Amino acid sequence: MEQTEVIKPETLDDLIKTLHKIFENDSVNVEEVQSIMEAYESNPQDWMKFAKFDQYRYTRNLVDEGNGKFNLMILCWGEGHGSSIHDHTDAHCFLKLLQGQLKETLFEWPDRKLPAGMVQKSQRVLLENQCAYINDSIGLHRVENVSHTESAVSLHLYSPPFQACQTFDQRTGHRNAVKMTFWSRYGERTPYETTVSQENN
Ligand SMILES: N[C@@H](CS(=O)O)C(=O)O
Ligand SMILES: [Fe+2]
Repeated sequence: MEQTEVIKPETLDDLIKTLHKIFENDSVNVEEVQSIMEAYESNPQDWMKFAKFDQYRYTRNLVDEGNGKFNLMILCWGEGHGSSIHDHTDAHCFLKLLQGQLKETLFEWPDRKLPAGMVQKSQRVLLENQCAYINDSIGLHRVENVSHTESAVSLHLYSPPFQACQTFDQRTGHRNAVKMTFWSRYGERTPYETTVSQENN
């Protein structure tokens, strides 16, 4: 599939406009999306209004609904915040660091009785402006802000959008379906949503 040359988006709004264009096609060119997200150089002035933190867990803040083709959101991770091990409901999942660092631990899918618990495949630390990619055929992951002194902010694109995923118990591989909600939408707090769901962390 041809890839249009990567014109560096100067602002988050430019990036969103470019993503809308790229997603007009039905098939997703993973390399193209990853390189355009990586090409955007994070500027807190672009995204501060979406970056809302909670004392106890990471927050998910909706930025754009991608004409129904994708959800773009900003996740805010206080020191020590992390997700459970989870899947991505057969969607493409792009994760770009806007500030700080995140540790990603990749796991195999649990497919048999696991006396020793789920199998860890790899670990990596994602750095500012880096864009990672995962989908269910690559595996499951846990994402954590392991810093004791720095918060982290990440930009996530999911295509197609999804509102639920499965979390997995690392010791047993036992899975639970969880609803995923937003702490805020377009910069406005959504109090009713976050009191209901179990969230993914
Ligand atoms: N996929 C997770 C975030 S992560 O960094 O794995 C979520 O959407 O909440
Ligand atoms: Fe994830």
